[in-house]
Amino acid sequence: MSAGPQLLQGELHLEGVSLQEIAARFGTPCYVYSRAALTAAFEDYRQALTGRDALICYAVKANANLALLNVFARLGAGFDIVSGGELQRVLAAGGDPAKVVFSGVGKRQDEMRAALEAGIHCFNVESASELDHLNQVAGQLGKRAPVSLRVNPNVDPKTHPYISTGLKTAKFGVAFEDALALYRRAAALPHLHVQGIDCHIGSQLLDPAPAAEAAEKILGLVDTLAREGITIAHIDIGGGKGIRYRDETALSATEYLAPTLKALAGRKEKLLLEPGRSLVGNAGLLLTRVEILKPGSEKSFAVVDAAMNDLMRPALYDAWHDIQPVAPRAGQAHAYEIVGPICESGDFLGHERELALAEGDLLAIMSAGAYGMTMSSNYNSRARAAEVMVDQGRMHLIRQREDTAQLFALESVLPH
Ligand SMILES: Cc1ncc(COP(=O)(O)O)c(C=O)c1O
Ligand SMILES: N[C@@H](CCCC[NH3+])C(=O)O
Repeated sequence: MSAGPQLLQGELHLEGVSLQEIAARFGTPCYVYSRAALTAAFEDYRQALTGRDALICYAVKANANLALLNVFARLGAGFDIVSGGELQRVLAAGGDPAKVVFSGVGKRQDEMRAALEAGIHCFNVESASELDHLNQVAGQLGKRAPVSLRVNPNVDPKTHPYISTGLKTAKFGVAFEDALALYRRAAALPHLHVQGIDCHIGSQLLDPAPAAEAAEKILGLVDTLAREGITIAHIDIGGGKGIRYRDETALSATEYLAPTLKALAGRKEKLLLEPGRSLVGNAGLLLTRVEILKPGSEKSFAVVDAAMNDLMRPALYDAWHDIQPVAPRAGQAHAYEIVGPICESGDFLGHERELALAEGDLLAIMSAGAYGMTMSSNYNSRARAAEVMVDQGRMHLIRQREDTAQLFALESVLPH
């Protein structure tokens, strides 16, 4: 079975399940994910890593729904987390804490404590101060914290500047030139245990060369550390592999990782990866309904019931998501601005899309499985969308649509 949506009897279906039926049952806007597509993406990585001692740590920030985390946990995945909240999600979804790595530039001490108590695999430390904080917290608990340093190899990942993270100017990680001194410091601290090395140079990477270049630089550092008696047990090469949104040529994991694995050939260290987008991005779509058609002499608008609060990638990065009618209709196509109802000119989901539309039509906003729901908000007091997963011809509600009472349930007015 194909992992992506398919037209059956003139209507889009996902894993054989009708998107019209999902909308009729759960309403719109609604995120819909395919378990088969999630599994296929994970297996693509597993195949690329055949014969290697490797751990795929899914980057939870891409999509943190419990059902999705549980699908990956059942496949044996580890997890890359960036907050105490993500740790709790992974544990609630049945993830193994011993396969968790904790990234992020601003870990709080209570988050460090929770992760140490859970027994995670490693902290990806991003500053000198963090080494000291972690040493202190681990000492209080009578533990030794496993650490990697996230090193910036200063390689240009050739992607959108907002999602480029491994340059010298980034807030992330430590400068390559400072890494040796910081490793010496980590090795000397009594409550830390140097475990690995980490890097993550950016996201939506379509060219495999920068990742391989980063790996080579990291290996040089690993060898220098070994000469100093600092043993690195694992090399974490981060995430970043790009997907197809429009007309990009997205490589398979085998193709994307080939130059990196070549650079790592013959190495004894365990390999860790932190893919996010490439595991979930193409496995999900956002279903939305056309509320209002607003023709104009300059521009024609299709106002839909999803908005930038549901999917902010277009507003934030000017990102392209393909938009397909769920039941394509015959008739004259027009160039529509596909916009949401939010009071921001930047509230768009697509510009100049040639579509034949009528009010009430359903649209599927494609490749929305990654950084869609996780970046959603309640802006304009809009309740967050429902989430559904299809599996073997059945639909499962995996997150209820928020109701309006939930929007202000945590708020209170001043006393009289
Ligand atoms: C530290 C870290 N690891 C992994 C990822 C996942 O990246 P991607 O979704 O591009 O695979 C990110 C996000 O860019 C990240 O910041
Ligand atoms: N949120 C971004 C990616 C950022 C990656 C997080 N480190 C996106 O939608 O493309």
